[in-house]
Amino acid sequence: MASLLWGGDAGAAESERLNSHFSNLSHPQKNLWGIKSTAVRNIDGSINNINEDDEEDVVDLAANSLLNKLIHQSLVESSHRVEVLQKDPSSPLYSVKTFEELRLKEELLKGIYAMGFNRPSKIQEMALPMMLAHPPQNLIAQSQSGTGKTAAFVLAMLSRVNALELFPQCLCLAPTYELALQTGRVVEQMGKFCVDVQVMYAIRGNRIPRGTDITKQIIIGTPGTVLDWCFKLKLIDLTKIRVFVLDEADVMIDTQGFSDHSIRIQRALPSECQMLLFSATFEDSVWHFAERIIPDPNVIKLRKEELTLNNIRQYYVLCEHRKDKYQALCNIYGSITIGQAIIFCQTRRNAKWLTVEMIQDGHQVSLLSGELTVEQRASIIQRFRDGKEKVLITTNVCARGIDVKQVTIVVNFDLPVKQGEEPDYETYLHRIGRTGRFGKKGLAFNMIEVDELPSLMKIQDHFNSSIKQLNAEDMDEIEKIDY
Ligand SMILES: Nc1ncnc2c1ncn2[C@@H]1O[C@H](COP(=O)(O)OP(=O)(O)OP(=O)(O)O)[C@@H](O)[C@H]1O
Repeated sequence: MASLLWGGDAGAAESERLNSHFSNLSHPQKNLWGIKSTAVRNIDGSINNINEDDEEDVVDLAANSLLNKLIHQSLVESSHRVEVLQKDPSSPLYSVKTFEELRLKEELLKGIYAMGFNRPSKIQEMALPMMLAHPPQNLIAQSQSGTGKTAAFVLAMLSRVNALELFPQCLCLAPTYELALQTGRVVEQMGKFCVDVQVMYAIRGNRIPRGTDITKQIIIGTPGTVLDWCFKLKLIDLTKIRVFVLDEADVMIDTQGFSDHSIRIQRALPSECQMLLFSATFEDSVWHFAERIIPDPNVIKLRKEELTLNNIRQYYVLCEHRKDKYQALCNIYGSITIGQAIIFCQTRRNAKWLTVEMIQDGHQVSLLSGELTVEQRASIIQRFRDGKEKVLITTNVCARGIDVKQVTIVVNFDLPVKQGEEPDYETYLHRIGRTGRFGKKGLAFNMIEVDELPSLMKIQDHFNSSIKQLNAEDMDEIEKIDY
């Protein structure tokens, strides 16, 4: 399996996007953490000084998706049943328990086993028979990150490709070029033994002269560039596409212009082309988009594990100021044996300050904030998972989707609030909640100043769960916490 990789300069429009992902190569000017001004290198090499420490980290959907991909090295299990809605309810619905049952090409089966997959994941059990059926069926599938969607559609693309025909046959749209590359890697891994199948990336910067005869069978790209390749440069003949995949639909609709681009591409596909859409979440907006773009779909959904506060004992400590919060944290830290803890701060400035304080006091701490590249974030999370650091200090950039099972203590160094000081209930739940299924006990400490007390009380009422006050100077009381 070979691939033509992206090389060359980024175009002007895309360089903004590239900037947003790579500009995170930040170079603090004085020391590692405690500074105001951060020098950020742009893609063109110029340096910007920015002052963003007081800002909250914005959760970027595409970056989060990429992070999830990087940190999921195995399947995320679910205790829910897969819900299936068939376009033709009278046709038999079957699921498979083994990959052999799918009657795949030998070299594809070898590729799957070489990736260490023994049997289909929950969503794959239902989705693969539909995706590989003859005649091809369209599918909309929703399940959380890490449940095996990418592997499923890659398998569908590889199984439908005719390696002897040297033109684009499968087209996959992804919201960013990094996500496109990740999918491409899965194609390369799974297609390792399909030696004549090749993948090519339609992403800005990969400049192919007009009228070039593309011989690769699988094209993965971002909607804008794919649109150009199809209509302006005439590189892809959409009438010959057999499988069209729209991945990360929720991120796609969040990016301006991408839904329209995708729809324009889809409209030019032949009616017999198989159309597949995947999304990790399924709000109404995603659903409307999915219905517009996928004709006569089968629908598969796998519900996410619900987060609950039931197994979490929650405390709050009333503090006067930041230093006081830190002292309280130290007292707690010194009194109970903490395995691993995550501490959430609302701004980068607070997170940096706390990191410096803790390092100076000799703790093994790492800092995860939005100014790091996604790759750097993934590596910090991995180190933390491996137990190399005991404490992870972070901003909201890490509030969702990052599941470190061995963490049993979460500290809200700052309460999550929305603009206008309204508590951010959802973020609170994501920070400290656990899935009922894993049900491990946990402890949560909220360090609050007096003016935050009303917000805390609202949180308590909202979840109908008690948050007890703790006197952080009373070591005996802290030691009594059963943990
Ligand atoms: N049948 C399987 N058996 C074992 N591992 C699997 C199987 N299918 C996928 N995986 C692995 O599980 C992880 C998540 O799979 P995959 O990336 O396909 O999920 P996803 O739902 O597309 O999530 P994301 O959108 O975050 O990539 C990957 O490391 C993948 O290699």
